[in-house]
Amino acid sequence: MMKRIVVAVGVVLRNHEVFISHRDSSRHQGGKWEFPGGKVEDNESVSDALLRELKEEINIDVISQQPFMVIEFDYPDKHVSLDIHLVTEFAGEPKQLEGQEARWVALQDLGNYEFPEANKPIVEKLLSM
Ligand SMILES: Nc1nc2c([nH]c(=O)n2[C@@H]2O[C@H](COP(=O)(O)OP(=O)(O)OP(=O)(O)O)[C@@H](O)[C@H]2O)c(=O)[nH]1
Ligand SMILES: [Mg+2]
Repeated sequence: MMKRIVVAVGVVLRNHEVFISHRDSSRHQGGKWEFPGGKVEDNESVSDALLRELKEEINIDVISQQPFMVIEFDYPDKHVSLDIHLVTEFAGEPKQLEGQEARWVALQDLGNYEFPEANKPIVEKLLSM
């Protein structure tokens, strides 16, 4: 059976900009840009996973977040369920802690970045805001 994973994803917003990271080419869907986040562990809620992953990956403490959309997507090797949240208030300055390149990007420029295929509807919805 194909692997199925639930992923908590954060769209970190400030002044019409969003914080994105470059995925190492060694990783699944590598070489593309991504929103910070990661797998929801057993016995963990999606919002707990979101808080944990954003602390681990970009060193922020989430203060407020709202559900944005859920995307089910089949990659050839795995099925992902992306549970995406808008992070509109946070403490600390986002900084990539895993050595990847990261940057703030204006929402209207998101179309210039290559994201994993599953992210298409996220980028479209953000561009329409
Ligand atoms: N973080 C993140 N993952 C995404 C995005 N889009 C997308 O398809 N994914 C997929 O979601 C899956 C899980 O994300 P992840 O690799 O960040 O998981 P993780 O932080 O727990 O890391 P790990 O793989 O080292 O355990 C990957 O297969 C990745 O390809 C995105 O925008 N952000
Ligand atoms: Mg991750």
